[in-house]
Amino acid sequence: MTQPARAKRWTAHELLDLVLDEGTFTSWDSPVDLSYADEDYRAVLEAAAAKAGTDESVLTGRGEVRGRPVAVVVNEFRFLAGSIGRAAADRITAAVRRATAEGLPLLASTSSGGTRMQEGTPAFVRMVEISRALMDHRAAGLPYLVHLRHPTTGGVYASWGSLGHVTVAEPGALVGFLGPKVYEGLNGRPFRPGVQVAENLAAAGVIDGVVAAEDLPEMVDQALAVLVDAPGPGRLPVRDRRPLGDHPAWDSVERTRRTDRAGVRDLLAHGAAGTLQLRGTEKGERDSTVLVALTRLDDQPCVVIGQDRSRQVPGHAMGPGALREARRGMKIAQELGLPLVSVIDTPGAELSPDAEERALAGEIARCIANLTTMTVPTISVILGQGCGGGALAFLPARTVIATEHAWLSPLPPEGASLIVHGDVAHAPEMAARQRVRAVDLLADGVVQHVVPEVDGESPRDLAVAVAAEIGARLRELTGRTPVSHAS
Ligand SMILES: CC(C)(COP(=O)(O)OP(=O)(O)OC[C@H]1O[C@@H](n2cnc3c(N)ncnc32)[C@H](O)[C@@H]1OP(=O)(O)O)[C@@H](O)C(=O)NCCC(=O)NCCSC(=O)CC(=O)O
Repeated sequence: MTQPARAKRWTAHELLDLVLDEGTFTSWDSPVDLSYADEDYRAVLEAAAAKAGTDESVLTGRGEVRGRPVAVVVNEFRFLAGSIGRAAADRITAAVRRATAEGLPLLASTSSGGTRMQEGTPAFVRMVEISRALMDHRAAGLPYLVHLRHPTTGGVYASWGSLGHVTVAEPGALVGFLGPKVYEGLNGRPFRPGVQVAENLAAAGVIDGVVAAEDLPEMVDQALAVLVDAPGPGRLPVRDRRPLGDHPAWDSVERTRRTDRAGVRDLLAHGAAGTLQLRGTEKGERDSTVLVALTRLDDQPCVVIGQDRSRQVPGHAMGPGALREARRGMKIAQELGLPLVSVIDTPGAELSPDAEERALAGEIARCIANLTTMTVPTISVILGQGCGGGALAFLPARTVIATEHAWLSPLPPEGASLIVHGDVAHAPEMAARQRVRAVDLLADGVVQHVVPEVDGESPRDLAVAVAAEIGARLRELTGRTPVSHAS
């Protein structure tokens, strides 16, 4: 991988000016108490302050991003490489605690060589207190957004740089646990190039994406529109109910396998606004067959986890990593009190030795377990194919919606045919016998609402109808504008 172009190095003040609305910043920082430092070290700190134009390696305070109040913690690299000594650590912890007490979302922007070497262990162990404060902040249901600037290393990356709900890094930023020079010095050979780079970490599922500082206000605005703002009234028209047709199950199976059928991307494109996609498990796994997004579906803030049929192509089925990404979405929804919408559209989960060794069955079970124990409003939508355990993993929501031609079966009808008849020729018959159709699911109480389909309609029209139904049901579940109609 060639080194991507690197952004300019922003100072902490420049970053605050760039990200916060003009004139809204108020510092929370008290003057640094240097009494813990001996004379020599005091001189070092004073020289660092003179060079950096800041009194420590972090600035904290409150401001507004596009009119929304936020607490901010920003690293200044020019102050001893943004390293964290005792005073800086205590300043960060105090700011996090104050943000929690004031109910503010928190934005951190890092750029650091990690723990300050001049201070050693007393500074090092303070990363724990920062982390404890952040976990209390999250436990209070408050958002934490992280922006990793060039370079972010060591204990900063391994504590407050990696505990966000959403984490992005600057283009080309060096982001790594051990600094490359230190690695080379200790090991006598250079660290492999291209690894500790924002773009690589995004591709590997460690961070959500690469966002330039100039684009950070837009990203924060998008995130907070979902994580903080109230739901709106909704505007999409809910499709009128009509008696459901008695279509052959196989007809529905074939319709949902067409490439021009509406998928989760259509749902977000035509039924949602301000979608911010999260990528990866944060733990080094990325599988694009499931899409996780913060969004406003028909003006209802929610987390969407959606099985993306367009990415489930031969050779790339929905694997355990995709289900772990989905569980990350569930966790964020539960933690921040947001409704969760799960979209089912899968020809089946990955059947492979690799998937077995990476706990596919366990991940299906844990998805089911998570969904059945969530206390925020949950809606699942069977949009098209609902095949096997991979579909069941997304099913158990408070309210279940299906489109008229959606279906749910224990495995592909061809598989059922093979088991029972020893061939795939009886698949249409098996589909009919297994009560897989939306109309059957409704009669059997598996789904509560069916969105009627119109023959020949565009993916956009179906997507809008589904989004309208989700919006109406979300308003119902969140206690706004109760909607009732007989399916
Ligand atoms: C961050 C960097 C990639 C930046 O590289 P650059 O080439 O831009 O800058 P540089 O190396 O010249 O550094 C600028 C100045 O900051 C100093 N400097 C860098 N890191 C420092 C640190 N952690 N504490 C104190 N000073 C530090 C350098 O000595 C140098 O001083 P001068 O200007 O006087 O020459 C590199 O400095 C680096 O690899 N730092 C160490 C990263 C790391 O491994 N941290 C782990 C620390 S232990 C830790 O954090 C705990 C944990 O791991 O959990």
